[in-house]
Amino acid sequence: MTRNDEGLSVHAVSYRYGAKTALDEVSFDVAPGRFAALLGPNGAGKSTLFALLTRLFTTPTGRIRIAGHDIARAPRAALARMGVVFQSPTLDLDLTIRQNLRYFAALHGLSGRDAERRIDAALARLDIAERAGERTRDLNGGHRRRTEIARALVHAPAVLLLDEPTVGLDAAARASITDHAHRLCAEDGLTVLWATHLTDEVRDDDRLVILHRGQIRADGEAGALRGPSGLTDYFLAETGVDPAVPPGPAA
Ligand SMILES: Nc1ncnc2c1ncn2[C@@H]1O[C@H](COP(=O)(O)OP(=O)(O)OP(=O)(O)O)[C@@H](O)[C@H]1O
Repeated sequence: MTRNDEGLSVHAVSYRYGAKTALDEVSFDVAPGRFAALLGPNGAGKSTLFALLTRLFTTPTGRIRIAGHDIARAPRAALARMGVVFQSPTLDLDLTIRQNLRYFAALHGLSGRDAERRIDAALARLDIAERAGERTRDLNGGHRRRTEIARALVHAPAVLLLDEPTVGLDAAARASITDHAHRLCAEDGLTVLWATHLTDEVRDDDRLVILHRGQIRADGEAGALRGPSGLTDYFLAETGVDPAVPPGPAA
């Protein structure tokens, strides 16, 4: 195994906001090419963990490795191998889909034919190639999210992080985005970390990491962990929190 085949590794990571402990000795690994769901109720610490994974915050303790690169010791190499879709949308709504991706490509030092080739491939991957010339303001929420995922792929990351990417989407758009992310693992070998508070976004063969009050409560294959009672009951038993009800078709 080469260093770049290491996927994602989080080891003994803690973080405090003043007296409030948001993460307490969090450790888990995601093997290359695996889809891992990071499931936790509101306030579990998911966004704090994402801030540490993307180096918005630096952790005073523990170690994070992205595709074999330690994020504290080799931040540029680690960030170059990482694609991120943040919880709050970050598209420029006055630009077209292609312009948004082109701008991002330029930030990564990509331009000209190489950039256009990568952009075309990313748009095709998310099934939005035919809409590349449309202003993102005119897209629905699902297509905006797909645009953000395509943008996160332009620099060919090994690890893709998505922080509650389906928030605010209707059921059909949620299913489509979840399916696209799984295909990126199965067909392209990406390592995906998918933060959610919705149990129905987790599939039986996903790796499941349950985070609650800053601590890992469960870690394993979702189907094996949940047993016959189903993931919703399992989650309730592990956390004491009723999982959020997903939005219906009219949401
Ligand atoms: N700036 C802050 N100052 C103090 N406490 C904070 C701050 N940001 C988050 N927290 C607390 O840290 C804990 C973890 O928050 P975090 O936002 O990481 O959780 P989360 O799982 O992402 O929840 P959500 O889904 O609501 O975003 C919570 O108890 C939260 O209240």
